[in-house]
Amino acid sequence: MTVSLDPQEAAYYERLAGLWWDAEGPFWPLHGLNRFRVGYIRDRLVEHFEREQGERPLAGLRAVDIGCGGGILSESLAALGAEVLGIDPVARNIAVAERHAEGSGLPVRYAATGAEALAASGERFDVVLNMEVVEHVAGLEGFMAACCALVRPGGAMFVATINRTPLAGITAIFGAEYILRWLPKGTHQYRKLRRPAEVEACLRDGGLHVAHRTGVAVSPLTRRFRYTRSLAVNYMMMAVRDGAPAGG
Ligand SMILES: C[S@@+](CC[C@H](N)C(=O)[O-])C[C@H]1O[C@@H](n2cnc3c(N)ncnc32)[C@H](O)[C@@H]1O
Repeated sequence: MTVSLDPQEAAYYERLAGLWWDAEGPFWPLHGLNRFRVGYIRDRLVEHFEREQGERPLAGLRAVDIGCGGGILSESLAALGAEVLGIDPVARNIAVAERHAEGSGLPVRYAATGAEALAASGERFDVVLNMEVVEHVAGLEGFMAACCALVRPGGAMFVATINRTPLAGITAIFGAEYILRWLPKGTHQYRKLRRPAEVEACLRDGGLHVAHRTGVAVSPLTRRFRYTRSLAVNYMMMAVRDGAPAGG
């Protein structure tokens, strides 16, 4: 059992799991965001591990995608050469992800488990992806401690989420769920949104330091994503654990 799995969230993802790969369905924002965030992750990793840009710049890096859902991000990182393990405590997500990877022929491994159990097993990774998950977990500190433990010395974690500000409440919840209807009502709860300082405190407690952070904005007209200096709504960060980057 994954202690940080909120039963309400589990029910939500069990219900919608069949729609992960419908690029026009309830997960379209993740599909829309994907190319953009993959560029961010690739560029930071190329710099950190001193790789050449190219078709498979992440070749050989061991990555775990925590809360991988249907595998949208896992597959993209595998296509760049990373050895990806996607994990999610919602079993239906993993069934969908496995089926999709068979069709796309990408060598992603999946497991229906949480960060806590994986960290306890002693596995460590060059790259930990923690994207759009922290706003769904029960107990941020325990979840983040497990995610941090999964980062090997010299490795990196990426976190992406929504800030807890009035502006985020108005745009990312009220606007996206009730006005634009981009997401099903109830996808996000204001009290579970996470401020950057809260995430960063967990990263520090876990022995990581933030190396890069950026805001992310989406146009309601074109649905295009772009970087912004403001972290007031959506934001992403990269944190690293000191040590020799063994995957480099
Ligand atoms: C918004 S989706 C993000 C999916 C994927 N990370 C992405 O960005 O494309 C949130 C995911 O977090 C998973 N999740 C919820 N609680 C979790 C927990 N405690 N530990 C790990 N994953 C969790 C859900 O099952 C769901 O797949």
